[in-house]
Amino acid sequence: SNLQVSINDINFNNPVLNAAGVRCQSTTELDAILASTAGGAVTKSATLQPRNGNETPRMQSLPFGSINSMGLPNYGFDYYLDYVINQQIAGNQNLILSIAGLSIAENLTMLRQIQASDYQGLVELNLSCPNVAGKSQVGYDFEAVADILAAAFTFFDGHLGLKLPPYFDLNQFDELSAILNQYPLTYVNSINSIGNGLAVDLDTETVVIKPKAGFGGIGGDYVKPTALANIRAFRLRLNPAIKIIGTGGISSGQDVFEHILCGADLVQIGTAFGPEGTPIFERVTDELETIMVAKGYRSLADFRGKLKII
Ligand SMILES: O=C(O)c1[nH]c(=O)[nH]c(=O)c1I
Repeated sequence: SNLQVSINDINFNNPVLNAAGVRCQSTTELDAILASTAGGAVTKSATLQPRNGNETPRMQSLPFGSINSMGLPNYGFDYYLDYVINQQIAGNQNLILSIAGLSIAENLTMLRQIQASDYQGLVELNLSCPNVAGKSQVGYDFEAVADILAAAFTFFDGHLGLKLPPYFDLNQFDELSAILNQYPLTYVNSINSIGNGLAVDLDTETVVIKPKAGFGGIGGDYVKPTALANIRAFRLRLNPAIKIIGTGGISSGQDVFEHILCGADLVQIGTAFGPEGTPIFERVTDELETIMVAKGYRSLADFRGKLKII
């Protein structure tokens, strides 16, 4: 079967990438993703300056997923811009440069530097980091989202995607989609972790991560129903020109199939990529192909967005 996808003339051999944040902070980790079956690689969300991030323990695996409050540890914007440009020079177009400035001004500064560079690939503006103490997620402030997009598109003409937090109210999908449809966005990526969850250790009767008194973003199996709902809701509301990347709760070919059935063009794996490593990409794409063959689908377009109601 044909697993190929094109996003604005950028061709992917298969739709399965890593999600920003997991095993993608160093060039070594990013090289390993590109050397694997993954359809492409996403960089750890960058801030203008390097950051150490929050105190440890800041990520724990849970029975059905993960909880994290990493606090945006990264080697700084220049490190990642250099990497994606070097990959572009080497002929690789399947990179996504993720940025997560701590202010609208910092995001615009990074976008201006990208605009001034030779980078032609996808850019993911992360508006949904839940783990910087004192900072609420821009994605939950619709006026701030509108402000940043209005400012960005006065100068930025690259391929801009937005990484959004999960929404849980249908009126939010209506209101935010009306804003997003006003801009030439390349894609929306739903979802980021479900912010400020809590996990408890029965033996010690403590929380399991140190930052923010134990509150952190939830990922993995726990979040798939929310991810599928967000992908479906945005697909039904956004201009077809705005593609969708599905993230959240993927650890099998079936999960990928479900994300694409709900409308995803690409998908990203975060939590499950952590313990399994790069072999997950071959396993999941093989499982997807098996499902497609069993159902008689020859390409992703045969079933993308074709979820039926009953
Ligand atoms: O704590 C983090 O670094 C982090 N953790 C997440 O779960 N999502 C994010 O977007 C980020 I930037």
